[in-house]
Amino acid sequence: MHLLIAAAGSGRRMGAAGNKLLIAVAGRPVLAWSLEAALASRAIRWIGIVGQPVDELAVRAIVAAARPDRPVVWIVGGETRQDSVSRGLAALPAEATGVLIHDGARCLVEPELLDRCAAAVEAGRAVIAATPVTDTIKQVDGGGAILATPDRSGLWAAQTPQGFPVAQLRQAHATAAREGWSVTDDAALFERLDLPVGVLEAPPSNIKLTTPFDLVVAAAVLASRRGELAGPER
Ligand SMILES: Nc1ccn([C@@H]2O[C@H](COP(=O)(O)OP(=O)(O)OP(=O)(O)O)[C@@H](O)[C@H]2O)c(=O)n1
Ligand SMILES: C[C@](O)(CO)[C@H](O)COP(=O)(O)O
Repeated sequence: MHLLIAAAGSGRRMGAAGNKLLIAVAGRPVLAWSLEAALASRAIRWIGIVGQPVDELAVRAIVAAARPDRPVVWIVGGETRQDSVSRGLAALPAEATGVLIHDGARCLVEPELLDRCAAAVEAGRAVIAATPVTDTIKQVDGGGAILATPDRSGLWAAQTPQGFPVAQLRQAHATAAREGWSVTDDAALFERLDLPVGVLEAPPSNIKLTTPFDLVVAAAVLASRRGELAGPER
């Protein structure tokens, strides 16, 4: 299975001076944790990291420190996540038939989740990691007034990895570019084209590091995985 790590963002909501994936959490850059998980996945045999030119040296240093035992390729990203994925798809080797797209910002991803998504794609499916919503969700207008409370039982929060047959995802991106569609994840392109996409239940720990609070959560999760944090008191 081929994996594209989307790492070309700017981290505006993080409020950092540069790319949030280069911020250290539990002693290592966010991207290093994502790459470590990818390299621990048995199913992944080729990795493309899509980044901005300004970050190339830093990303290459992270890759070198990970001492990868399979190809890890640098790809220049675009203005939006959608553009970056599109460029990543164009850079896949000719033999790639299935691809997982993963946000570098989801650095708590577990290798088992990558393996599970890869197995689904190898079986011919398009799937995304997702987790059932646990809050009551409100639809609110521009003035802050509540319009509706959608039935929570059918709501899932989309995550990555998201996995697809390469040819179909390339076609979906080409259609999006032609039609001017703008989406925040790849599954949304399949949805617009009426192509089936399924969810694979993922642990809620698979968060996207978006705001400074998420750095605190990630540090705690990584510390707990290393046995450095006591569990909840009973
Ligand atoms: N032009 C872009 C924008 C985003 N991403 C990647 O897509 C993932 C999810 O995006 P997001 O959390 O929105 O990252 P940023 O764009 O960095 O954050 P913000 O929207 O707050 O600026 C991240 O791993 C990010 O690096 C990307 O590859 N190319
Ligand atoms: C793909 C994604 O991670 C699914 O939750 C998300 O849509 C991408 O992040 P963004 O911040 O919405 O661009």
